[in-house]
Amino acid sequence: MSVTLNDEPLLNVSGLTKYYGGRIGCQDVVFQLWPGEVLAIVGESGSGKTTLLNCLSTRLPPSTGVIEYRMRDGSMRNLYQLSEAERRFLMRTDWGFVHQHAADGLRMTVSAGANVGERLMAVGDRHYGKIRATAADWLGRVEISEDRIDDDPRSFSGGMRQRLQIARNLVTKPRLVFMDEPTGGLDVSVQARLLDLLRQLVADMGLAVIIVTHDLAVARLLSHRIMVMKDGLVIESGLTDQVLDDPREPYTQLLVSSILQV
Ligand SMILES: Nc1ncnc2c1ncn2[C@@H]1O[C@H](COP(=O)(O)OP(=O)(O)OP(=O)(O)O)[C@@H](O)[C@H]1O
Repeated sequence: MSVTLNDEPLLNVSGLTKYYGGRIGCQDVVFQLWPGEVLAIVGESGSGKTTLLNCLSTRLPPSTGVIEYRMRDGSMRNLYQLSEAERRFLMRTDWGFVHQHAADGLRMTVSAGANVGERLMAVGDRHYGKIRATAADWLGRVEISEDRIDDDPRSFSGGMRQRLQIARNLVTKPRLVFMDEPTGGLDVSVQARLLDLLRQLVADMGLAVIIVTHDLAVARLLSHRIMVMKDGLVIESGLTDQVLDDPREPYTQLLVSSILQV
């Protein structure tokens, strides 16, 4: 997989640490993310993946450390020094967050079209006809038949709900999308189709993505770079193919050999 690197990072993370009381969530995480780059965070349950993702996406304030983000105007801003209005604006426009459980990222009692259209209204679109047409177009892009536009997601299958959540997140053309086990809990055949779709959309739109997964096959398919976590620490990182084909750390070797027969 190739990635076009701009010469400025999108995200600059240094010394990121989160404690829960005396327990370590994640510790001293350092990395940069470039525009259009897909980074997978992998590791066993309890290794700190979700903690890190939540800190990065401003859902969970870190104990120490700095996360800087390159805003659309080019300025580099410390995420935890943004005003609440700035942070919300970022989350509604420039960022997406795809939850493992679609119900956490969708409004289950409003129509599929409204789920997508709502994000457009949040960025200032007011023209009903245009919003509906864009929503219909996005339903098509995530392979949901247009005649389901007025149905609410409660009547959708798990895979359809997840695709709708993706449409809702991508309709505003974000620059950075966080994903938390986006294919978790789905049937294997549904997972494969969803992964394929995600890979295409991410490449077409040139999205930067930070994806948490315990599934190395997902990381292999989607990501350019990978960070392996254990007990809250990043113990190995590098290009995905390099790390998975030739893991340096015994722990990564074990993960590769036990979780995924590559
Ligand atoms: N709200 C919390 N309060 C206290 N400890 C927590 C809390 N959330 C996570 N932890 C602890 O922080 C560590 C990292 O947990 P985290 O959920 O980030 O791991 P994970 O890799 O995402 O696991 P999983 O794949 O099971 O979601 C674990 O030791 C966990 O018990």
